[in-house]
Amino acid sequence: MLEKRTPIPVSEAIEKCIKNAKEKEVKDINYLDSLNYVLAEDIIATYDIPMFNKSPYDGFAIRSEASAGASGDNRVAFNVVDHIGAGSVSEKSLKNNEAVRIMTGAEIPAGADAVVMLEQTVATEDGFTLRKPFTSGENISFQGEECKKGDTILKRGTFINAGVIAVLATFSYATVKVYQKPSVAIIATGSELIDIDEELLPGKIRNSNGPMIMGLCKEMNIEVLNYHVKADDYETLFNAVRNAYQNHDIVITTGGVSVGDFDYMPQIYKDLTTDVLFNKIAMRPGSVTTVAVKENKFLFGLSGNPSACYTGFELYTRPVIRVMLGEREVYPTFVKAKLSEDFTKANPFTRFIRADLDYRTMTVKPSGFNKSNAVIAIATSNSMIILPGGTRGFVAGDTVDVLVNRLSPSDGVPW
Ligand SMILES: Nc1nc2c(c(=O)[nH]1)N[C@H]1C(S)=C(S)[C@@H](COP(=O)(O)OP(=O)(O)OC[C@H]3O[C@@H](n4cnc5c(N)ncnc54)[C@H](O)[C@@H]3O)O[C@H]1N2
Ligand code: MOO
Ligand SMILES: [Mg+2]
Repeated sequence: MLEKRTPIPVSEAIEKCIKNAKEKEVKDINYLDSLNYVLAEDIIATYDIPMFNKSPYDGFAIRSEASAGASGDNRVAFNVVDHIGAGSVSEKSLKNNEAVRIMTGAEIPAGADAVVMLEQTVATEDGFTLRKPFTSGENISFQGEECKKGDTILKRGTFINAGVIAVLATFSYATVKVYQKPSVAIIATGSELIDIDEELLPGKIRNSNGPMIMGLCKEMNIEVLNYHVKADDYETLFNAVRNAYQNHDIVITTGGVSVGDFDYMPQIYKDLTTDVLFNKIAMRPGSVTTVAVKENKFLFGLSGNPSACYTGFELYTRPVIRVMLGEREVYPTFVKAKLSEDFTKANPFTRFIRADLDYRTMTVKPSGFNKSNAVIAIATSNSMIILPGGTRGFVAGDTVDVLVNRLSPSDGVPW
């Protein structure tokens, strides 16, 4: 008997996925290898930054009171009593009109409370003269002005970018705690599928979903084990999915999730897990996307149609991977943009359209032929237009929500 599937809203399906996912275990990692992981500990300042009062310029450290009354007609002279570069510390303690020649980054000597830039001075035999008074603290980078020892600098859950690596280096976190990455398996199902190097016989098509999913995971720096293509046969598929599910945190299958006679995935998911979160979503494409979970191990039954497969990954798989990676913010990036073309089809379900977002003008249009079985428009897209269910066509100039995948580089400098 044909089981009736009840569609749930996209937002509810995303929430169900996120709610059922947990971050992976914590491990220690060398800070240089931690890029693209997520911090599993707060990073605490181990000292003040700057660590000492320092000069932000190449010039002279002076006592500001000695510069009082200086002007163009009344240049005040200073004697240079020491000369230090960054990394050296002066032993001198300044008195009256004494100055220390100092370089950017060097510690302010005792007695000094201002720095004169080299360009503001005129050299003399013993030192220099200047033509303006300085205030106490002028041109000094103060100890602790960026942060104080004990401050929480970065919170657990922060994605590790190159700036985070710089912070880890600054505070000598040679090893750092991160969340382990989930391991992912991909199985492309379908008796019609052949791999890239096999002969294209009548009725057969190339497996493009498997390599696409591998690419999407690699973009996230996630390793994927490729189980290649599997024919539509219950035993073959059940064994392949069970085997992958035993060995991976996430198993992604593509195809075989609809109501065809050879669509075995819904049954296999039921047989393998305790909780099928949903098997029908009020969206196009990808309405038959099926997700099941058991103890933080996920099965993503993505649709066989390439555009549906892609959309399912972006909406459901990517956020779950982000939760497992330990990220705090896991939802896709949404922006508003104006349609630059009409889109006249009605939208009984929420519609996702592979799209080209021009972020300079915040206008957006479909990135090509956009049916569920389209593959090229994925390649030419950087975003997806979202048209809410229950709406009729949209016209150029209408404001729409857009899910941003990747912004392209620009063709110039804007200033
Ligand atoms: N009676 C109904 N038929 C269909 C419905 C429905 O609601 N009632 N939904 C349609 C929709 S919408 C979609 S989407 C598809 C979903 O089908 P499956 O997820 O079961 O996928 P398959 O049947 O295996 O394949 C669909 C399509 O995609 C091609 N395909 C499959 N795998 C790959 C791959 N790895 N690389 C490239 N292309 C692939 C496959 O050859 C088919 O053409 O069901 C509709 N039918
Ligand atoms: O799942 Mo289908 O792609 O909704 O058109
Ligand atoms: Mg099918």
